[in-house]
Amino acid sequence: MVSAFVTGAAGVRFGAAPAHGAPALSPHHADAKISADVSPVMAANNIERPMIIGVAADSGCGKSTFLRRVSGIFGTKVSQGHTPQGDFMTVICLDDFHTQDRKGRAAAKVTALDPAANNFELMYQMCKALKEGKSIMKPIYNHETGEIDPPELITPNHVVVVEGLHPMYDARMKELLDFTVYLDLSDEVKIAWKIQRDMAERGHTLDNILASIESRRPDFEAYVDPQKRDVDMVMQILPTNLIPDDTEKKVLRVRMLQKEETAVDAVYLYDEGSTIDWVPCGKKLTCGYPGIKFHYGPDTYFDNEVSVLEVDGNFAKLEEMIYVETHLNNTSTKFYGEMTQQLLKNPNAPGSTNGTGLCQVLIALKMREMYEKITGRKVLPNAA
Ligand SMILES: Nc1ncnc2c1ncn2[C@@H]1O[C@H](COP(=O)(O)OP(=O)(O)OP(=O)(O)O)[C@@H](O)[C@H]1O
Ligand SMILES: O=C(CO)[C@H](O)[C@H](O)COP(=O)(O)O
Repeated sequence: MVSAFVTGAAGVRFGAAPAHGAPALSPHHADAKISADVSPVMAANNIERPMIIGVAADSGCGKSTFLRRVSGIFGTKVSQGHTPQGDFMTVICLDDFHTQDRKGRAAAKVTALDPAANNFELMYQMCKALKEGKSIMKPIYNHETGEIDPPELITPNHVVVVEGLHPMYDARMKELLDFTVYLDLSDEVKIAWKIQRDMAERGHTLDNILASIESRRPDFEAYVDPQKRDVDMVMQILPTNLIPDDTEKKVLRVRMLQKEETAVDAVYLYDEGSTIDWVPCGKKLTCGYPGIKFHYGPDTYFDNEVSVLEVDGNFAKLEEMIYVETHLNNTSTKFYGEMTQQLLKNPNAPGSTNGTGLCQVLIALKMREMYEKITGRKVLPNAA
């Protein structure tokens, strides 16, 4: 049940044009609403305090793939509608806050990455409302038609993930977020993933894809990429160092950076704070070509002290990940083998056999630990 909705909470007119002087907003932004009262869903679902997580990356960098892994760890089944809403977790795509449809952006010559093409006021008001336990009627950006559709109802949830191009761009938005993650793909890997998806699933030509990446680059570098400088965790996905002049970009080197200041302890290999290179291939870990190499150690990332866990190469047998798990500490698992079990649950998910899958699981486990810290509640391990 939805109680009274108000438009323009805190005196904000959602339909007003953004300060940057970009063209007028879609009328559907003026239709956006925030409930005046705390939603009855809060009591009905025993939600004490919604946790808001921000996941930022460029388009096609694996946000949805990663968040499917997070849903698995939180043991939430999510609906298949525009916005995945589950019994525990909701995933809001921030593209829904684009101010104009595709044609409008083309006419105004702005990319979707330009802050002027996004309604940060509405984004902030709506995330704040969800954190306060209020329901919202949020606009929808329809990627199939390129149009902005009428608003949909989103109710608060135990965990609300906001994913997209700019979750941490706006200072007030960033302040609302309880945990922040940035997926940082090198150009080579980004191009390889985008080509594979956009040609297979979206009917784009190779030239199209390369032109789109180039045209987005200045705004990506100006507005999206800088968000990585101060987040709780970064997953860097790079070409392997194990194959000289690798052209296929199928073997990946993945670095998980965890800010030391974060409320949850950093994962470490063997000995906390040491610098360690580990080549585990041998009797306990089967390695095909080109092998596997781990690195762990402290580092500085922009202004933050971080610890880095790096995995280069592919795992041949997922069940042997228990050997790797034995040597990792502070993983936030609830029982010995949980990390391996999570990997085995989705053996065919993209990245399962390399560092991306491993780091997806480790970051998701940190999110769960953060949820438990914030709420004082326990989440049962999801063995399903
Ligand atoms: N770890 C991975 N290893 C290999 N391929 C991957 C990995 N993660 C994602 N991909 C592939 O990259 C493509 C983009 O992934 P995904 O849809 O998750 O990205 P996204 O950031 O949600 O994209 P968008 O914002 O454009 O919707 C997909 O084809 C997916 O299969
Ligand atoms: O960056 C993007 C997604 O994160 C999209 O490019 C943006 O949402 C605009 O959509 P479209 O390209 O379908 O017009």
